[in-house]
Amino acid sequence: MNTSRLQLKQVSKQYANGVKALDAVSLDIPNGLFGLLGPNGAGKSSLMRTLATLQQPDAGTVLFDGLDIHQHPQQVRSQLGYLPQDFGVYPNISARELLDHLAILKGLLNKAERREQVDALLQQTHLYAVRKRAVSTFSGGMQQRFGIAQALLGNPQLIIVDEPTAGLDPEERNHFHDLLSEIGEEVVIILSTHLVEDVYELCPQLAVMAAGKIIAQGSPTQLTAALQGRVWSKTIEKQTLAAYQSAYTVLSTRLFSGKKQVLVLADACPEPGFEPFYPGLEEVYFSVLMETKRA
Ligand SMILES: Nc1ncnc2c1ncn2[C@@H]1O[C@H](COP(=O)(O)OP(=O)(O)OP(=O)(O)O)[C@@H](O)[C@H]1O
Repeated sequence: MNTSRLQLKQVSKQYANGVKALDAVSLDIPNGLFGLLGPNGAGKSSLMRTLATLQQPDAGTVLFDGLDIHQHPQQVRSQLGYLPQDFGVYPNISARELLDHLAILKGLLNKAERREQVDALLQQTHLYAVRKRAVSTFSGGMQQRFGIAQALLGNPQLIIVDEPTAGLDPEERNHFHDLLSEIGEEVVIILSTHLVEDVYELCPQLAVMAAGKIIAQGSPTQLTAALQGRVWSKTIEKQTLAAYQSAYTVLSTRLFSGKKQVLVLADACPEPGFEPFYPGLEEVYFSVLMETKRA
């Protein structure tokens, strides 16, 4: 059930300016939603473009269902749906016409079948009622749903969605999450994001990326379990924060009724007054990023 369909083996990419965007990335990705989490500049878009066969790695291989995607890009593209990070320029034509046009580009040449699929996707993405409106007049959330509709044309087996919720308000983000979770479990969906909530709510498996490397991977439960017993919380006066920051590895701070709650990473209770804190994915994310920076 959990067999890997997409295998990345030691994938590396260095740009002409010397930036090593991908540094020996290896991942095994099964069907379902897979989250790729990382801060800006981590290399997520570089990895997404590589998986979408838009750029070649300098080294390493990517296999989808056993096929080397860079040796057989056409075969992979016919099974691929891609929503890039900057899918932002829309001509002034209606959603239905634009989707129909993109469907032709994707090789859906039979007019009746194409119309059927276009309308079904407009329904699925809750855009059917506005199908005659120009996509350029859509809200950010509607445009991203349109982006998913175009990525789903041709029933792809591999769907790549790069930072789809950036700039969406919480309601639009929820709506978009629902849509992603309804796509189905028999395809691979890779969701790249810098938002822990996106991954936490949606992805049974995830990897964290920083400076071109995979620095953690597993299920949210596995990753949080590994941090169990190492996160400590204390409510302190705001003015003492700097002292805590220099004495301990502070994972995060929150304002709490005018006081600060600090979360500290430590193998044992750092000092009296600290309480054990049950870590979530956010603490996992901050702790692996910190441990990577210190390494
Ligand atoms: N075409 C390019 N030429 C040179 N450097 C690049 C190119 N594309 C990306 N980079 C650099 O590679 C690194 C990784 O960028 P990438 O866009 O893949 O990261 P990211 O995790 O998607 O971040 P963001 O969310 O900010 O896009 C960054 O340092 C970026 O400046």
